[in-house]
Amino acid sequence: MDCCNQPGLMPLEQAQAALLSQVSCQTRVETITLGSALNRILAEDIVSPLNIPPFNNSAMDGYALCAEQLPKNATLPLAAKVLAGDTQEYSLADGHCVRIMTGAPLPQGCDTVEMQENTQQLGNSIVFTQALSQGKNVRRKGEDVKQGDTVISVGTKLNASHIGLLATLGINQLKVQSQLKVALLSSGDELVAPGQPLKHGQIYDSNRFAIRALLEKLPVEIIDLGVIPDRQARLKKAFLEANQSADVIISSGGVSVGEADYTKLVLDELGQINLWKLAIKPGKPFAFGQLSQAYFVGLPGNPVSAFVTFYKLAMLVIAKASGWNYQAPLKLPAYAANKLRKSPGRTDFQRGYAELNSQGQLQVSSTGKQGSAIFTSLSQANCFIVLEQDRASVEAGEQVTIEMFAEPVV
Ligand SMILES: Nc1nc2c(c(=O)[nH]1)N[C@H]1C(S)=C(S)[C@@H](COP(=O)(O)OP(=O)(O)OC[C@H]3O[C@@H](n4cnc5c(N)ncnc54)[C@H](O)[C@@H]3O)O[C@H]1N2
Ligand code: MOO
Repeated sequence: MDCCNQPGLMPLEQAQAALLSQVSCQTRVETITLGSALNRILAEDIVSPLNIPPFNNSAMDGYALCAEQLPKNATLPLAAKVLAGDTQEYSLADGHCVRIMTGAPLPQGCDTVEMQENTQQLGNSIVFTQALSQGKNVRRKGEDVKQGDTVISVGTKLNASHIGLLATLGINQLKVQSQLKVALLSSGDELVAPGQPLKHGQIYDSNRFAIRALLEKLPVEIIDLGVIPDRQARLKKAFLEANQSADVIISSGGVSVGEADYTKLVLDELGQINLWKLAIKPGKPFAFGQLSQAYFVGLPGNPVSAFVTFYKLAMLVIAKASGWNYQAPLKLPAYAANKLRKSPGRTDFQRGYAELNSQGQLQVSSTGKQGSAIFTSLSQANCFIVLEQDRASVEAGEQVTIEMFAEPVV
């Protein structure tokens, strides 16, 4: 057993369940227009006000006709032409056909469209050179969506395909959750903002930028409080300010047992905070609690630990607090392409790259050194390799579970 594999660590699932049981929705419902709906959380079920398509129409450029009992090589006089956008309703004269374009409304009496490549024009008549298949190339009214169908559920985070569907339905106003206010800060005397010169002993503040980048893909308003030095008074002032302005405070650093770790001390004065030691690697120390107004999420300082705990835990807080029906990322079985070193005791979220091998099997390779402060292997990864708590090192060729990166990582 190494230093980090003490008994009594809290399994991730237990921590996730505890978070979810303590958090409730903090947002209110507001009405917005479609143009600003991307990534917002839907606050109502979307019930279709119309059939899609709204009318029978052609899927091809060609000729519309009534195909019942027509032989191959049937020749029909051409009666009219309908284009996409024609608003006048047209009825087919018996024994005729109609020139029709893709998307144009199917005339009354037609049941089939033949694509123009399977026809020949003879004067003012059309010869249908192939056997006709009744109903072909017709997009039927309501075949995609029926009026009254629920097409998107409350709690959905709207992506590009949802936006397209809402536009298809003609919906321009919708109810969404207001944006959750998330305050973000880094703590540590050693931290310097990128762009500034570094003195010996100092490092750049990467957590605030990485976590901010993750938050920017979510429907939240970010309050960036910068770097707070490890001084009790400064931390207290920052947390007081954050508690007044935000629904959720996310800090990184200061949640383990070091002498300068004042976070717990300060927060205990402002609310109820629990320091957990989680059975995951990276990301063992983690804090969660409630101040008088805001939830507090304390990520560990090591950069990959902060990233992983944001992804596996802070995301759940943000989702629940903003009324988002968040779905956990996709897990898949994959073959390890190389040896993966691990000690039993914690669930590892190693960083990997998954792809199909030459036999078409999903395999995953480690992206390199797996230390909690090694950001390069995270930057090259497209998934986590999840190695269960009791598992020891994995040999090449063994099966493992991978978790593909999902929003907000990609
Ligand atoms: N005696 C023990 N020491 C440590 C333990 C432990 O259980 N007992 N746990 C280790 C683990 S695991 C982690 S993770 C870290 C977490 O510590 P803190 O959350 O208290 O974080 P700090 O001590 O402030 O910093 C840790 C590390 O990360 C760097 N850091 C901090 N903030 C940032 C930032 N914004 N950007 C980039 N890098 C950052 C900091 O310089 C330290 O190197 O504790 C272990 N120790
Ligand atoms: O859990 Mo720490 O996050 O191993 O470095």
